[in-house]
Amino acid sequence: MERGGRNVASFCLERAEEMMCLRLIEPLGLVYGSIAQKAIRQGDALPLCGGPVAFTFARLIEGYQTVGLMSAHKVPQDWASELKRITHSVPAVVLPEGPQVMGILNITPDSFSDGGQFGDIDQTILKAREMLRSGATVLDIGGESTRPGAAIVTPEEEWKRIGPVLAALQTELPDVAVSVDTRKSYVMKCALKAGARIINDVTALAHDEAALSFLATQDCGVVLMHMRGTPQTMAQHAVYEDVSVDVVRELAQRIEVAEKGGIARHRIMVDPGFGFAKTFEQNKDLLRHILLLANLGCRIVFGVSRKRMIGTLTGEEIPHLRDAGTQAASFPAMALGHPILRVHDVKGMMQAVNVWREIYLNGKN
Ligand SMILES: Nc1nc2c(c(=O)[nH]1)N=C(COP(=O)(O)OP(=O)(O)O)CN2
Ligand SMILES: Nc1ccc(C(=O)O)cc1
Repeated sequence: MERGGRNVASFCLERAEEMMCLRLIEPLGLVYGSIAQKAIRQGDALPLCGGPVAFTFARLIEGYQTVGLMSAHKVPQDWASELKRITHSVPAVVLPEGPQVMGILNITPDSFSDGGQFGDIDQTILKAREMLRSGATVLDIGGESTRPGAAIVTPEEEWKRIGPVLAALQTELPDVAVSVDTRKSYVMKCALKAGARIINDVTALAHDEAALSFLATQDCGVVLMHMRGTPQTMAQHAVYEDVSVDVVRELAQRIEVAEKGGIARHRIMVDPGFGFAKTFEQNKDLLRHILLLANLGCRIVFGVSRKRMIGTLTGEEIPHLRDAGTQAASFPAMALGHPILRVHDVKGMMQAVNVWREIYLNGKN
């Protein structure tokens, strides 16, 4: 009953615990650029998600308890597998490496910030061109608002909104990577057939049971976003023991379901789902501990653009005037290796990314 010197039962328990992320490491004390390289060489820092940023401190979490706070190089040997998860690089999934900006194109009458543009394909293509010119490397097209309390849209209606835009994009901008924001297998099928490369599901494939088996037969990227309940009911599910720990563990469960269902890990990206089944305080808490997501070993999609939390943080009532707040709130995610920043204002976010990159990564000392 021994396996690698260990009892099979204890091996299975460890494996189950590992998959459920019962033990987590929060990387702290970040260092950047050439200092990060030197600190790693000296053994004083470890690469975060394969680098280029490194961390010098670590908080060890078991269950909900902090069981250690120490220098990164002092993390005990029996935490080696958790340490490996946060230091290894993550699969790029379809897109270029490094921080990428994903432009939001909502083809809906009722999206909270950019709704009301559906029907005007020329306008949408102009907007897409502008986003690409500004530096977006992927566009996320949505045909159903998932804001709290949004109206439900049938799959056919949703595809009627998205289809013509996707077709026009394929004709006019054939090289652009397109992601389709949908939780419905019918729309996923139509979208992949029409050339989409990524499916972005805000329910992490929990809404439509045909979605997982269908995506298992494809080779597109898949974004698993965290939420609870539905856009109509999510507010009542915003109860957590520790929101960032719970979000990481619930995403770990969705990754496991996806992998068991046949979607290889190298196709999966994850997203903590800001504003979905989270209160203002929980959104802030999640942002403060965003680096915990490194425990999932997947590329992160990060979406705070113009959301209510930015409105509450800044006192700005009007969503399209929340871009500066959006950029500031996106900074903590930049260290996560190759984050994908999902935003309405691509130009502004690209400026923020370029400033961050130049200050933190390209310095000589
Ligand atoms: N992966 C991911 N997908 C999302 C996310 C998000 O944070 N991450 N936020 C959304 C809400 O923003 P949007 O501007 O699309 O608003 P709407 O739901 O009103 O259309 C919709 N889709
Ligand atoms: N779909 C969503 C749209 C907006 C928000 C938010 O503003 O928090 C959350 C979800």
